[in-house]
Amino acid sequence: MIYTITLNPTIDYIVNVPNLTLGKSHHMQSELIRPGGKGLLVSRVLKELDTPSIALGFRGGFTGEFVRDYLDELQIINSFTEIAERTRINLVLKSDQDTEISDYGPSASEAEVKEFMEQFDGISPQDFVVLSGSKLPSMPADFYEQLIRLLAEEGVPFACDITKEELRNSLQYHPLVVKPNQKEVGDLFGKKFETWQEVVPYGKQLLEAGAQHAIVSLGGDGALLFTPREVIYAPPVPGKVGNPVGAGDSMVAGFVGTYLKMHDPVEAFRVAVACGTATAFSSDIATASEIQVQLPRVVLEQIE
Ligand SMILES: Nc1ncnc2c1ncn2[C@@H]1O[C@H](COP(=O)(O)OP(=O)(O)OP(=O)(O)O)[C@@H](O)[C@H]1O
Ligand SMILES: O=P(O)(O)OC[C@@]1(O)O[C@H](CO)[C@@H](O)[C@@H]1O
Repeated sequence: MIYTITLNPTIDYIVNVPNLTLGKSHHMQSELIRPGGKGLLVSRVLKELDTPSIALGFRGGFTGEFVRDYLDELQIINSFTEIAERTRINLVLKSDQDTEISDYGPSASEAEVKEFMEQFDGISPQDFVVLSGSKLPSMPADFYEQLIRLLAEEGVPFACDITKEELRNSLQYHPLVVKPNQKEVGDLFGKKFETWQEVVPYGKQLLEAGAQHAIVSLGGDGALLFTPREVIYAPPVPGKVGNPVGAGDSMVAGFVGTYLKMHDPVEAFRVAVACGTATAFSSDIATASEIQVQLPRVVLEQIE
């Protein structure tokens, strides 16, 4: 079974406000209220790819109930550990430029974290774990590493979409794939990239440090895949952008879901790009039919 972990889920409140001007009153043109958090969005896209998963993490308060009810309605198996504090709400203001205002999220007590950890007692090498997004502010800096070490000791394969030191520390445990975006690779190596070409040597370093594969998503510039044999560039598929929040999570779902069936990183990347593109062009998370529309439009160029 694939488990997705969203330690710090959200309710994403995504509002469209044309010509937003700070200090003025506006009416919104449209809104989307949906559970978010990276792992949970991975589970949604896996479902569209006909791949079951179980969504885990922490949830609390009325917002946490909304997360559970929404996932139940989508028939995504979920077993979030209930906490006393309230699940966060993240605001995305879509206008000429998109603006995100993220909450740090709630704290979890030691007993709540223990209850969460107990869910991994029977985990086996036949399972797969996707770890994505921020941790709860109450958690120690090495929480992800502790979790990943536990998985590695049990021989459980995993993928992660985490950042900075957490990403760096995960690499020694050989994740199947890591998926930073261009800025996150820059943050990791203390660089500011002007062009995607400058990212290539640093993508390779993710493999040298232990990752089996790396995808670097480049937003409107496309995506890069690094395997032990090749570097592949997927130029952006042309189209009208709707709501790109979750496009990166869609890539993770596309890669993991396909790789676990076909064991072919290039085909998995093709599906990953189709999923990311379909979500970027959609108003919410891509549906199966939206992904199918994008699949034949994906172009892959081997650059090394
Ligand atoms: N404007 C766009 N045009 C075409 N494709 C896009 C666009 N934006 C995103 N994509 C596709 O989606 C993929 C993932 O996007 P992006 O790099 O923005 O992910 P991200 O930063 O991880 O986003 P998030 O954290 O919201 O999931 C890109 O690699 C690309 O394939
Ligand atoms: O604060 P984190 O956990 O890093 O990211 C949270 C978040 O931005 O990620 C998703 C998009 O990838 C959204 O649903 C959610 O608001």
